[in-house]
Order: sequence, then C-alpha cells, then structure tokens
Amino acid sequence: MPLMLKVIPGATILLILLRIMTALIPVAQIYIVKELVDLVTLLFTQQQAIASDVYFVLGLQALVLIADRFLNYLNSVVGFRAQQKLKYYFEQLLINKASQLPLSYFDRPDYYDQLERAAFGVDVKGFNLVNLILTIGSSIITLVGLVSILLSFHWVLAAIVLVMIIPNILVNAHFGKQKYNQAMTQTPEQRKVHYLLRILHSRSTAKEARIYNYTPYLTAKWKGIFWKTGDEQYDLRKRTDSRMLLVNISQILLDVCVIIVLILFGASGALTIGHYVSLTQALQQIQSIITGLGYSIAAVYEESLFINEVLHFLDLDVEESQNQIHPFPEKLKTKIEVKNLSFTYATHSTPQLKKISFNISPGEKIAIVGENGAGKSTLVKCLLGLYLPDEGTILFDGVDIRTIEPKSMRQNVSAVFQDFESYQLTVRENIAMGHAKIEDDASIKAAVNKAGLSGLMEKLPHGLDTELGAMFHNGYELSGGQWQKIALSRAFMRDTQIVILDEPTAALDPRAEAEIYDKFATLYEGKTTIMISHRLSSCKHADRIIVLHNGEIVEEGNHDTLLAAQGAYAEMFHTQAKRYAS
Ligand SMILES: Nc1ncnc2c1ncn2[C@@H]1O[C@H](COP(=O)(O)OP(=O)(O)OP(=O)(O)O)[C@@H](O)[C@H]1O
Repeated sequence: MPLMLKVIPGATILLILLRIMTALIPVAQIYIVKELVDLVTLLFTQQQAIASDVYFVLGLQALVLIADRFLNYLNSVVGFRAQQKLKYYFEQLLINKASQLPLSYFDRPDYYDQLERAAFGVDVKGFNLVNLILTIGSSIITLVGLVSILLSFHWVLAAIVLVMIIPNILVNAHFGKQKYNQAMTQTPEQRKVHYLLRILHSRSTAKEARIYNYTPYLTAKWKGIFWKTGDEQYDLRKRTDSRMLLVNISQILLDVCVIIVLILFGASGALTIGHYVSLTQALQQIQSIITGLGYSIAAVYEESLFINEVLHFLDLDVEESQNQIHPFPEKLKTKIEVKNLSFTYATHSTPQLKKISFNISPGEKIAIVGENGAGKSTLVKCLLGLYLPDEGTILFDGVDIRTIEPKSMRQNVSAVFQDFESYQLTVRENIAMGHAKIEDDASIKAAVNKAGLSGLMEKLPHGLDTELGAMFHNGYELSGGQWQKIALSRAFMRDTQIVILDEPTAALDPRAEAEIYDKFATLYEGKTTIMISHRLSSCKHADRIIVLHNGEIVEEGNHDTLLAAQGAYAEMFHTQAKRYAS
C-alpha cells in the first residue's frame, strides 16, 4: 500500500474511500430489510402501517442498491486503471533492471528461474495483490458491521461466527503457502515445458522438425513433464479442496445451529419476523464473506510471495557502479593492455581463459583464431566489458576496465556478434535503434552502403521504413547473409574507436565476403579492430594474429611470420588451403 500511495496516490485514496463505502452497504441493507419486513408484516396482518412508510423504506432500499452498483462501477474502472499504472511502473523497473544486470547473470539457470517468476509476478499476477488487500479490508469492515448486528441481539451468535472464521483462514493460508512452494519448485520444469512448446510451435524450428521428424519425440518429452507437474498440482488441489469441503460443511452445520437458536428465540416471542429475516440474511452474508475472505487470504499469501520475487529481482546487484568513475579515453593514445586475464563462467569449474596477456596498439587490426571452444568469443566479451575478469586486468591507456563507466565504454566500442540478433522491426530500427541519428537517412544509408546492402535497399517497398522479418504482417524477410549485413550496418552506424567483429562474414557469399575484406582497411580506417574468424584467408589483412588454444595464447604474429613458424596457425591454414585447392 505505501508503494501504491507513492506511485498512484490519488487513485489509491479514492479506491480506499470507495471500498469503505461499498463495505457499509450490506450492513445498511440488513437494517433496511428488517424495517421493511416489520412494516410489511404490520401492513399485511394488522393494516396498521401507513403505506407511505413502506414506500419510503422501499425507496431507500432502491437508492442503496443503485449506490452499490454505482460504487462497483467506480471501483472497477478506477481499480483497473490503478492496476495498469502499477503494472507499467513495475514493468519499467524490470526492464531497467534486466538491462543493467551483468551479462554473467544470463548464463545462470537460477537467474532465468528468478526472471520468469518476477515477470510472472508483474505480468500474469498483475498486482492483483492490491485488489485483494482492498477486498480484504472492505470484507473486514462489512464483517464487523454484520457481527455487531448479531452482537446487538445476542453475544452467542457473534461468538459462533468467530468460530467459523478461524479454520477457514488457517486452511486457506496453509494451502496458499503450499501452492507458492509448489510454484517455486516447479519453475525449472515449467521453463522446460515453455521451451519445448516454443520448439514445437516456432517458425525457426519448423524446417528441422519436418526434416528430422522429432515432433513425436519432443511431444512425448513435453507430455512427461506436463503430466508430472500437472499431477503434483492436481494432488495439491485435491488436498486443498477436501480440507475446504470439511470447513464448509462445518460452517453450514454451525449456521443451522444459529438458525435453530433464532427459531427458539422467535418461538418465545423475543424476535420479530423482521429481526429473524435480517439476522438470517446477515448470517448468509457472513458466510459468503468468510468464504471470500479465506480465498482472498490464500491468494494474498500466494501473490505476496510472487511480489517478493519481483522485489528480490529488483534488488539484484547491477553492474558495479561505485568503482566505475573513469570515462573511456577520448582517443586511445598508447595501447590496450590485456594482463594475465583469467575468466571462468559461473557454470564451469575450470577457467575458459587462462592468464592471457597481449597488447593492442591504437589503430591496429588484430585477428583472433583458434578451434571451436578455444575461448575467442569469451575473450572479446571480456574486451567489451560484458564480463569482468576473475583475475588480471584489461587497461585502455592505463585505465582499468573495471573503473570505466559502462555508458562511456559502449560509446567507444562497437561489436558484431556471431549470434547477432535479427530484429523483426524496420530497417531503420535494426540499424539505428539507440542512436541519436535514427532519423538521419543519409547516415543510415552510408552504413548500409559500407556493409554492401545498397542493392537490397532499392528493392525494399518502403525503403528504410520497411518492416523486416516474417513474424508480423507485411514483413520483408531477408536471407541469412542479408541479415548479417544488417548487423554489420548496425556497427558501421556507430563511429566508435574500437570495433569487434566475431565471425562477421560467416553467412556472406564469397563475393560479399571478399568485398568486405578488400575494403577492410578503408572501412575501418583509423579504428582499432579485433576480429574473430575461422576463414584464415581473411586473416591476411590483419596486422597481427593471436592463436588461442584451450583458453591460452599459443602463437602470435602476422600471417607470414606465423606461416614461417610452421606451428598451429600454419597447420590450420594449410588444412583449409588444401580443401580449397582440392
Ligand atoms: N555463456 C556461457 N556460459 C558457460 N560457458 C560458456 C558460455 N559461452 C561459452 N562457454 C564455454 O566457454 C568455452 C569457450 O567458448 P567460446 O564461445 O569463447 O569459444 P570460441 O573459441 O568462440 O568457439 P567457437 O569458435 O565455436 O565460436 C567453451 O568451452 C564453452 O563451453
């Protein structure tokens, strides 16, 4: 509630007032019913009452009913809007948080579990909690009003009602907690289920699903997890509902006892018919309020634990900012120095980079080569500051990467990744999202030309504003190589001092690839470039080649010196050359 008051103060106060008014209506109704029944009884039996009194009370009843409907309408509209605003507020916090978390979080399964629960808390649960708390508050007010009506007649009636409440709330709170625990333990399996369904439904897997005919296998796997988690949920549901059945039956029996007591009182002349009708109505209302209260309390238990997940997620440490006080050097003057760099992924026990040391001069063109899994991508991710070293340092003109502000780092280093993303958005957005020049057609076209995409641009029906990809209506799907050129354009768009290219031409045809490498010196003139490539012919353009093996540097030099050395590089190069020659 305090949070709600902070985010949407006006709506919160209005909602509280509306709920208080709504809560008092059933109590007012009971009083009116008593008056009405007594007046009508008099009118029917002894013709004593004046008809106008009856009509007055009837009118009052109609007014109260209309007020009730009107309050419900306001509650629904204001509550809906308040919920949307809260959801928006928390979605924004989640987006900010996810964008600030160190990349290492994304390598951990427990992180994904937590993210899924937090996203579920905000999206699906949608801050129902607020509604539930307000409902509980207003139910309690109504309950107090109704119980005081009973109390005004006899304390025994009120005492019986209180006896009804306790088991209901205990059972609901207990099973609310169990349901939450179940959701916690089932998160990894639920994630697996979602993943399998994604494979079974998605466009990107449709080809392989047909060729390899794996749908029956994956369906069986999905079925196994679906029914394992489904059976666990069903068991819990059966236990919850059987306990609730007992509670409800005992509640009805208690009700019957109360009505017997009322009949006895009535028979002894201590009750009017109006009293009897209003008290039995109060009892009925109390029963449904208790049932609702029980469900709400169980739901609050469950929801507040999900909200805790959201708050817990929002509390995760973001990229260390207290140490990051230096801007990236305005213009690299001396060198990038990698000193004794070691790095281990959270899910591994042995390091993927082992005490690596080398220097890069400003403007130098470096190629990193090595077999699959040698650690090339990991090394460039460390150079980009996406992962921080466990040991050793990376210095840019003597400034430790740990102390460089992430924003300033990103303004000076751009990258094309091996697993680049194909955004199902417009060409303009694909290339210039996050760039100040997103509306500057000339700059975007220059980047497109550098990446060798000008031919395609002429075919696009809406030029830079053509939606790419086949996921949405009117999308223009590209080939794998064309998507890679879009990714290259994205990097060209940003005029950074350092460019990192992880397999930048893997999807390009030989001519497009040759074009990029022939123009390499012009395209990246004055920039420090670090490129990973398996096509060793492209490394000829590099000033220096670093050969990685098993997380260590095994060779370093230019193409000619490494060939002459007849080591690992020469062996890889000759193997590739032979295959081309044959
Ligand atoms: N996100 C990750 N989480 C955990 N381990 C990872 C992750 N990425 C890579 N690894 C591990 O680190 C090692 C080095 O991987 P890396 O991607 O750096 O190799 P690479 O030289 O770029 O390989 P390739 O040529 O196949 O792209 C591999 O053994 C891999 O299992």
